[in-house]
Amino acid sequence: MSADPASKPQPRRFRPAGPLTGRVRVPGDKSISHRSLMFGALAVGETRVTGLLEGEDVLATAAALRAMGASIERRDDGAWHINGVGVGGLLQPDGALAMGNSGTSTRLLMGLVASHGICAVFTGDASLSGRPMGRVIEPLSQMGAAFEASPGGTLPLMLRGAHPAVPIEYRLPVASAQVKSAVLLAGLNTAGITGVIEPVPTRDHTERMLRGFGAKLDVEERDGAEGMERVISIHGEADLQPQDITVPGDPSSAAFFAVAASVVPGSDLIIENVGLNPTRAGLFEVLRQMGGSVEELDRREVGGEPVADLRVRHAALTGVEVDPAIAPAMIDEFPVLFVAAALAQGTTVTRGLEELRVKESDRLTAMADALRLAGAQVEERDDGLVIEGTGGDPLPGTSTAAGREAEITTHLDHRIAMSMAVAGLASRKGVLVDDTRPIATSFPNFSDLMAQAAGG
Ligand SMILES: O=C(O)C1=C[C@@H](OP(=O)(O)O)[C@@H](O)[C@H](O)C1
Ligand SMILES: C=C(OP(=O)(O)O)C(=O)O
Repeated sequence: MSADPASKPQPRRFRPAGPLTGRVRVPGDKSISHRSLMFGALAVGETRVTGLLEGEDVLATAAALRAMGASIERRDDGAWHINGVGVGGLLQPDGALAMGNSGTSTRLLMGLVASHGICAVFTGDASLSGRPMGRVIEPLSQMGAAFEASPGGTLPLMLRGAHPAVPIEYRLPVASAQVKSAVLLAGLNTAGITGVIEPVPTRDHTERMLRGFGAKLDVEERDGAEGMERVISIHGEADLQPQDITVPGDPSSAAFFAVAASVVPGSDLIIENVGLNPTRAGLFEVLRQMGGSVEELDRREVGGEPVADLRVRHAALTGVEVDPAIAPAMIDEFPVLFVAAALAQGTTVTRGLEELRVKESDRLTAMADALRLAGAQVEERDDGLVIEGTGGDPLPGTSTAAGREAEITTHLDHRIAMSMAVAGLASRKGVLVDDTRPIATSFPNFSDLMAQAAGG
């Protein structure tokens, strides 16, 4: 969280609530917002973005791009205007680039800097400074960039970009859209063709949007050792054309409302304008497999992405075995899925989720601890959680032990805070969360919207 480190933690008790009803509109997609600013900053001319997520992570991206020469301003009507420097035109920043809590800002911007002849220092908060950057240092070094990182390949680090950089073909060792994007973005300013082989599909916003900005990008699907793999090739020294972008609502933010409406009896909620790119929509699919009532209304296209309004009604959920193949399409939604599982009938088993251990927190341990504190039955395994649900009864909630109320530790992780807020709505005594400040990284108006939907 990039909020003033001197500010105090803001604990909050999330209390049991009445049904969620009416309509809510969640803020813009975080992944698309970061990319809108970055690609706008590399286009020559003015890009206009409406619906940009104004969360701390995206604002960290904006500040870094300004420090490297782009002009980025928000007008009174809420639209963002970006005047780019052109591919190859990023300037040497004067000071360190402060990335706050944001893995996406850090890894994608490292990709951009890697093929420019400039040097940048990246810093982050305590959470981000513990996250692995070796996964981008490795391919970007192959392209010629030089690094001085903290031991273990973490922030703070210094990156000296290479110009000219060397095109590579890189097979992703982890299913990560951030690593894929870092290499493709470095490829933008590299003569020749830079390729990424993706054995498991991950979110494809970089590919869709780079094409939209006029880059030449090819995607080939072929049989690979682990099944169908994708080879994504970017033709370097691209010219990007400025665009008008409308950012759809973030499915990762909608997920909290979809689970809340599913588990709070009597709920019937419409969540408007939700992005449903198939590489992102896994949670809604799993909720349906559990017996959830998630209906798509008015399916349409916004900014080149499929979008619909979701009508979510309370339903009796049943535990499921979640297919690990769907994990990349709901990677940020597992914390809140675990809450749904804790309230379902029977057992939910999740596997193949090692990546959750290197997010803003170790989300397997953080959620196992948090849900147990709220009274759920959870077994933590190396690669997932096994959760025995209550069968629809509310969770007990956090309680006073030995004169002191147990509180959930969020570990500077917005998704832990919001997931346990949802658990609080479906609990008997409420759930006390130690710090709600991290929520501002991705969903600044979360609490207000939740209060609105739950009738105050
Ligand atoms: O590319 C992106 O915008 C993101 C990719 C995912 O990270 P990984 O690539 O590390 O899986 C996701 O968890 C993150 O919230 C956003
Ligand atoms: C993992 C996340 O973001 P990032 O990697 O950008 O910090 C997230 O938003 O859940």
